[in-house]
Amino acid sequence: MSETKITHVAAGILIRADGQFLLGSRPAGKPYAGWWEFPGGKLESGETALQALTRELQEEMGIRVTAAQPWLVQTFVYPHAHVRLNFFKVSGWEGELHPHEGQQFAWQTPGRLNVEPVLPANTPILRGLQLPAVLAFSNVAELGETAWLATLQTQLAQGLRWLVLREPQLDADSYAALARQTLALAQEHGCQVLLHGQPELAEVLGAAGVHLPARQLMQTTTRPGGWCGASVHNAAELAKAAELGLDYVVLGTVAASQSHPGGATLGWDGFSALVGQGWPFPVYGIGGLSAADLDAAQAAGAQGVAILRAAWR
Ligand SMILES: Nc1nc2c([nH]c(=O)n2[C@H]2C[C@H](O)[C@@H](COP(=O)(O)OP(=O)(O)OP(=O)(O)O)O2)c(=O)[nH]1
Ligand SMILES: [Mg+2]
Repeated sequence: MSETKITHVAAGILIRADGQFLLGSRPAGKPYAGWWEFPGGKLESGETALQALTRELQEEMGIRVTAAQPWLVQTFVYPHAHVRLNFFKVSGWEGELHPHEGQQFAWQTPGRLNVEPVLPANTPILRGLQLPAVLAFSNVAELGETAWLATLQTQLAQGLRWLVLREPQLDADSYAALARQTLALAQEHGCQVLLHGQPELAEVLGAAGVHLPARQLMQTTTRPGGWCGASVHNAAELAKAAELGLDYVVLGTVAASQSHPGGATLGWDGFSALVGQGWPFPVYGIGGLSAADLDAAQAAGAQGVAILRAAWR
């Protein structure tokens, strides 16, 4: 069999200060005409993805990109091409948007699109856009249930919208009881709760989804329904998460933490090298981190930070 030719593409997710992002409709005469996409196009020979992005956005919509961060990388097999898509978050540009190719533009709210259909390769990208910069993990083990539930209420009132309920020290019954209580509080605030490693319980209780520990990830053959993320430590586990089509991963340990003192750490350099391989889901740093590490995390290519102890102070 001949080697498949891969078409490299760069696409830009323009994000406004209010959190809305831009979709454009594909012009007539192209494959998937009329479908919605992120503005962009194919790399020309010798171009980097960022150079192609800058050129395409100038050509297609007349803007000058001033700030763009590489984000997700998705590969997809269409009947017309086998594509590798480099998605950038574009946070700065100059000039008004002009539809130079007769396309339409539509500003969209993550999770609440009002245009369709979107190119099929973009499904994980649209899911990734809904995820927060800071992902909180519960810490009942240390705080005790009463104190943790009280802190949870405060955090919910202050805007906590995503939570992983990870309490491996609890037996199955105690965990299920805690999950019920947590969900009752969280649902009042529209907070998505991911249960730890129990897809059936998540479904029964109506949780948003599940977070898989690395060992369970490696044994999973079918992606659980709803939101699904995992803990990973290396390239093999990242690849497995990609193969299953997960929504996010937490990668660590970045720095020594109280729960894993003296253990092996990746540091931001090791973290950055793994993230830089390009994944179709956001990657959070975990291990000894707090919200104060957000800038360092994002500079290393992370979506943000997963925090345990520091989430409940
Ligand atoms: N621009 C863009 N292309 C995407 C996205 N998602 C996705 O699967 N693709 C696919 C569709 C196409 O097969 C390929 C991009 O090719 P294109 O036709 O837009 O390329 P181009 O702008 O350079 O156009 P042309 O010069 O070939 O006419 O990537 C997306 O969000 N944005
Ligand atoms: Mg294009």
